[in-house]
Amino acid sequence: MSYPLLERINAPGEIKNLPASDMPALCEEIRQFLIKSVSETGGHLSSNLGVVELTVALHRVLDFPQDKLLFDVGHQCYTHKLLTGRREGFAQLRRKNGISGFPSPRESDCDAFIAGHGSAALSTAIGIARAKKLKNEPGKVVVIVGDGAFTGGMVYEGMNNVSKLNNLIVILNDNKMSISKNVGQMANYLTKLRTDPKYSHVKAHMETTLERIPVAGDALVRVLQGGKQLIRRGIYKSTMFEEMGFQYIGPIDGHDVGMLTHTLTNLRGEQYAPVFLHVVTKKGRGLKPAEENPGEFHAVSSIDLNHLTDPELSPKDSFSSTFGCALADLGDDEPRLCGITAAMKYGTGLNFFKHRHPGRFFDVGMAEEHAVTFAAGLASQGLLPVVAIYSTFFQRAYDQIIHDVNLMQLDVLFAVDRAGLVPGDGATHQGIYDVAFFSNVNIPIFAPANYAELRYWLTYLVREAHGPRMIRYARGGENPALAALPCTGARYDVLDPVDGARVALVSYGAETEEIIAAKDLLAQHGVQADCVKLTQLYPLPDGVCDTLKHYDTILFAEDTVRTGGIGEQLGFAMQQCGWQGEFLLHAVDNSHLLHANVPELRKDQQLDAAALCTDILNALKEKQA
Ligand SMILES: Cc1ncc(C[n+]2csc(CCOP(=O)(O)OP(=O)(O)O)c2C)c(N)n1
Ligand SMILES: CC(=O)[C@@H](O)[C@H](O)COP(=O)(O)O
Ligand SMILES: [Mg+2]
Repeated sequence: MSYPLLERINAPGEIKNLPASDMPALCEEIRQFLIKSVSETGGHLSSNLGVVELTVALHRVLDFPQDKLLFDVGHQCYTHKLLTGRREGFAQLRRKNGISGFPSPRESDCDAFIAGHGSAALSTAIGIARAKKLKNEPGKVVVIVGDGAFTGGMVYEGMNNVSKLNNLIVILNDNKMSISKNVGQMANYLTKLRTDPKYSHVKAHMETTLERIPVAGDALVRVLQGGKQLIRRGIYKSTMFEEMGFQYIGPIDGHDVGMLTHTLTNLRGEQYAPVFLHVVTKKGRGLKPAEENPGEFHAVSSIDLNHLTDPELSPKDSFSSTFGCALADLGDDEPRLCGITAAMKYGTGLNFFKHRHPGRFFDVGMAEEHAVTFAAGLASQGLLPVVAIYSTFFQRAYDQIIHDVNLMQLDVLFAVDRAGLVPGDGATHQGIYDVAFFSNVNIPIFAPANYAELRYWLTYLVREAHGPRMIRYARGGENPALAALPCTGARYDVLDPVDGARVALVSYGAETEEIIAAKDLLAQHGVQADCVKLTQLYPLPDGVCDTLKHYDTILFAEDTVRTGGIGEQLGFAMQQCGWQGEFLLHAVDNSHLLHANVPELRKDQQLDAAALCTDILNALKEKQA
């Protein structure tokens, strides 16, 4: 496939060398490039297809790096990367030596800030805009925020602080979708703005009328501009954005690249207030199955475009779907059980719970803080809420876990999905901190290593446990070696103990796969080792130190951070019980976390079987020396 126009753009600004008449064709080329490339490498697809014209128009108008362009969440930045000289990098998208799937200042000075977690970009943009003002720097700060991201609380904190920043342009990319259909009162409000004929018709008429008033002379211009705004405000109800000090413009067609360019060219001029541009787009535009089912094409692994399976007919084999189905079963005879998601019902598998218990399912939008405290409210009235959120997004709700759930020891079950190392999304999405922050507030933690253990321990945590408790599991499916392990119901297991073994390899969850492989590698070197798999992580299970005391060398491996991790806690406990052996700890060094597949990330982090084996062999060699 050739992209004659796109191939003429190999550096920031080169898009401006093309005539305006080429822009629709350029957008089509970009769209075809994205469909082909992302279907091969995997990545975010429907969100990127929805912002092609908007991003092209922005690049026609803005001057990088003086002007700043930010993306909320950042998963829709692919066109921006294509137009800033990174087309070649797409062959290695989200891979170790390729480009990130999110904005990355390390890749280009046209990427103003990192992104990954939603609802934060407006705050960043306000900070940058304020800094420009303080430094008397020219240039605009433009931030694209999706309607899904607009369900997150930080956006309102930012709007509350926007004051008179007239160098700021906020672009609401309104496509009615979060990952699945957008939810809540904000979504309803935006629907009204999009569809209220009184508003949009009057607005269009008044804009035309007001623009016709002839103006001349500087002072008169300012008076009339102010007058126009007063008339606008008087004649039709202002939006909440105008009430917060923005000039609201829209809703406008987010796929009309000419009109977008014209509008943005005008907005790039001196403004009397921050601008709020409401753009309406179609998520998945240009790929029919993605237009019809944008949620299914939000984040894709490599896909065969000629044989797209019906998303409804292909429930995924994963920890998430196992969790969702098991919770739905538990909900049949536990009427107190409620399922809560923060805009990720499919990602967490709660769609299965919703299907069975729609009245006890809650999607609160991209609002993890609210999700946790909402759960606390439910629990305070005797219900049993299960909050299912990715590990990385639970970071948002750390205070709510402590302040609103833990202090009152409320009956809340935290289901931490995408726990451990996560492929593809890179540094912003790794599930490596939850063990530290849940254990340091004394919340019990369970880490099933396969589906059978997930079902067993989820049942225990729903039916028998009380107070705050947490269960965590990895992205994707169970590893075959771990699927073969029997579910003993024990809180830790010594797997196939070997008589006389003096080395213990200890781990939990998905990382257990590596210590099992390391045991085989050690046996090839004549070293017998036992594998000890923890299922209850916190508090450490009774008896585990007594069991481990019989070994001379213990290696602990976990795909979470070292400080505050279980390895650190176990090492201290072994010291406390008087054990004199050697304790080796392999954990995540979060100073270098790239976008890569799990095997690569584990290798990078010395968490793969070979690294564990080498560490033991070296330790034994030193002992013998
Ligand atoms: C704090 C946080 N919660 C959840 C997510 C997962 N997530 C990524 S994109 C997305 C939906 C974004 O919707 P929107 O902002 O409307 O962008 P669109 O995909 O529609 O362009 C969600 C929930 C996230 N990145 N950050
Ligand atoms: C951008 C974002 O935060 C989500 O789209 C995330 O990438 C989804 O992750 P999974 O693919 O693991 O559901
Ligand atoms: Mg959206």
